[in-house]
Amino acid sequence: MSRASTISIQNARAAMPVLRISDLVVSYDGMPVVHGVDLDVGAGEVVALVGESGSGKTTTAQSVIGLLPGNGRVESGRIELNGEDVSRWPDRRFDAIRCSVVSLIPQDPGTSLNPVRSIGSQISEIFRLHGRRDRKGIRAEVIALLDHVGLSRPELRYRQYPHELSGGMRQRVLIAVALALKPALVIADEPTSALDVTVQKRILDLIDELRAEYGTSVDYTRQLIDAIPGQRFGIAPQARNRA
Ligand SMILES: Nc1ncnc2c1ncn2[C@@H]1O[C@H](COP(=O)(O)OP(=O)(O)OP(=O)(O)O)[C@@H](O)[C@H]1O
Repeated sequence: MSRASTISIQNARAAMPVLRISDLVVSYDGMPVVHGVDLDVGAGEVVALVGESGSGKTTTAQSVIGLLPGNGRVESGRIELNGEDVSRWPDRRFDAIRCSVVSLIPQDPGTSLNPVRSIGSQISEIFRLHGRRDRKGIRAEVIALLDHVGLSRPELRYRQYPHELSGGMRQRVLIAVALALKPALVIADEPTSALDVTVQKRILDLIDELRAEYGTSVDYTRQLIDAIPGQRFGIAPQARNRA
């Protein structure tokens, strides 16, 4: 593992990984904050990235999906998605693979949706950005997707705006966004930390059910403290010991 980072990785090297990170160093304004991370995620596998606050979990995730802030830079190492090294790709090049190969379920459903666009139009756009043109077909698929992530009355949800949904419902919408194009890898960046505890388990169960159904790999990031009771994340033994 890394020299200074406190991120913990649970898994062994996979034979045919969907994601392979090797000796990754990422900096902000020239200051390294991720120090040599190695990580594999195999097809259909769930991997937890565990570490203290500020240890670089989100930065690692952002590097994989090409969403590092402007002052962030991959200094060295490799990030291979389905065998292709994307670590030096400019952000624009990621547009072709975001959602279709790798997608992100963000931390805060409150700020991750556009408040002035309906739920239906936000999800439909993903299909359009990836070349689909049949409006009716897209609409039907989006409604089926909303139903699939457990939202009641999906036709109504299609027309509604984010402020008309609860936090848990908005997170289900973001899961629908992340899974719309059946990507090989979904990165879930503390996907339940902004939700109240009664909703958290239902959302985690939903992600796991959909992972099993779609055969998608999931890479969770999780704060060490949150992960203590979280055997379901497959916490690395050393992380449990430290906890
Ligand atoms: N845009 C930025 N500019 C400068 N430094 C940043 C920026 N974003 C993050 N950092 C710094 O990079 C380090 C890693 O942050 P990161 O958000 O990746 O950690 P994390 O492990 O995801 O933390 P948390 O669990 O609290 O979300 C921290 O020291 C943070 O202050």
